[in-house]
Amino acid sequence: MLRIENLSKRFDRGPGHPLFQGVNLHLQPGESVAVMGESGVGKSTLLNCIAGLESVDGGSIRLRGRELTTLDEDARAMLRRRDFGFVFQAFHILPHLTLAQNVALPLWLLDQPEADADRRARAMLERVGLGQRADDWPRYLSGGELQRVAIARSLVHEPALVLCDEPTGNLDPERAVDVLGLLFERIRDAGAIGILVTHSRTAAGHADRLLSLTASGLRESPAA
Ligand SMILES: Nc1ncnc2c1ncn2[C@@H]1O[C@H](COP(=O)(O)OP(=O)(O)OP(=O)(O)O)[C@@H](O)[C@H]1O
Repeated sequence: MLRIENLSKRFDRGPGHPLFQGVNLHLQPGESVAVMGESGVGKSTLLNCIAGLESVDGGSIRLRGRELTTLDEDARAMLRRRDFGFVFQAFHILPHLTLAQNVALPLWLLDQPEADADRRARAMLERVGLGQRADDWPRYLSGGELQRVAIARSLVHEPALVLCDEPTGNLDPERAVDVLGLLFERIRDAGAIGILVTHSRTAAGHADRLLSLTASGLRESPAA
């Protein structure tokens, strides 16, 4: 369970008023939301606050009952490795590692035994339809395939929360639909919580709920 209560964020420069305040969000395992909103309203900043990459100025973020806003830097880094998965617009697949090695990366960082990490990475690649390509190099893959590898990598360590920032921004519309369908299906299967930031109503339509971020909080939006 993720509970965000009355979250606020301000940057030191500028007019001094908060970028956003009064942000509340309650999500259960297996549930996903899309967050839309005007450019510059703070959608990526909100994801960064949840990930502990930005400090917050008020409010609370609790994951499985644990308060995240007061953790020190080491604890936040550990939490990101163990409990978070990330999918970004740029796929961030490492070119000098095979697909299986790319997907195994989060498990290596958690000191999982190599054989176990390899087995789980291959099983995850199977689940995104790339099981036959596990030993290929990324340079032979299309954009849509690379993002499927990134999805496998975001879920391989069974995170509680998957944060996705414009994950299909680099894909053509047809591939985007396939990739989003797969992303949300895998998030639901894994019982993870998914938060998607996007400008695309089509992308947002794949999530269970659609929210709009404003300076005074998150509002429910009608479905796409
Ligand atoms: N580290 C920072 N220091 C100061 N200002 C920042 C910092 N990071 C972001 N901002 C500002 O905060 C505002 C919100 O940025 P953010 O990227 O979160 O918006 P967004 O809603 O994701 O925008 P977009 O939809 O265009 O990607 C912007 O005006 C941005 O310039």
